[in-house]
Amino acid sequence: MMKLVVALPVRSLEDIKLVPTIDSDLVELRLDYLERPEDFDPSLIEDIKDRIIVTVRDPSEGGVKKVDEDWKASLYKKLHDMGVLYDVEARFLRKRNDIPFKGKIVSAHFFDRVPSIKEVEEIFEGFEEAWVRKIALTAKEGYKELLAHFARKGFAVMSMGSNPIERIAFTVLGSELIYASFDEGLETAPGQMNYKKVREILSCLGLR
Ligand SMILES: O=C1C[C@@](O)(C(=O)O)C[C@@H](O)[C@@H]1O
Repeated sequence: MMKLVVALPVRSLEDIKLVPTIDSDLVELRLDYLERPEDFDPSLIEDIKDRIIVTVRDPSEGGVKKVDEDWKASLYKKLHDMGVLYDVEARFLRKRNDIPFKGKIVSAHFFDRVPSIKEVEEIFEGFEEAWVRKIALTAKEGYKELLAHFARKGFAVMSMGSNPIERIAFTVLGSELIYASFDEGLETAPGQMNYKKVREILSCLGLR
């Protein structure tokens, strides 16, 4: 069942208190927006852990703050032990063999080019036990065909920089997740639509 995800740039630990006010299926906490992501304490999300996705995005894939990779790995292991959903890059998993990914989101982001189907298949090889495999792709020549191919395979797919309405279309094509913004100016990637607008359109389509 497709899920609406609000991507929240966490600029202060106080922002985490917004989660209960957001009417979506999931809220992604983008911890890489914190001045010091290492200040994050997992106990802060104990009461909301069933509604969130924790993401510490690497700057090479659109993240803001660079963090120590051992710290990131240890955080994800702690979250795994807590039963918290997180989003980890396939490339980061490939570099390490100590981060559980079964039942989690494994992602790949392309901001400057459209990869081949073969390249994407190789990136995700071995991560079939993820809850969702996710591709975010810049809207350059060939992006629609590639995203449609993987949407039909059960991936979550999204185009970055094209008309935000396309994300609705990819949901209809089978994308497992649709990412939206919390508010204007708080987008965590180009091409996000405000989540209230997405919710309205999806309900018109009978998808929510
Ligand atoms: O990977 C994704 C998808 C995304 O990049 C998007 O295009 O909406 C937004 C990110 O916050 C999230 O981690």
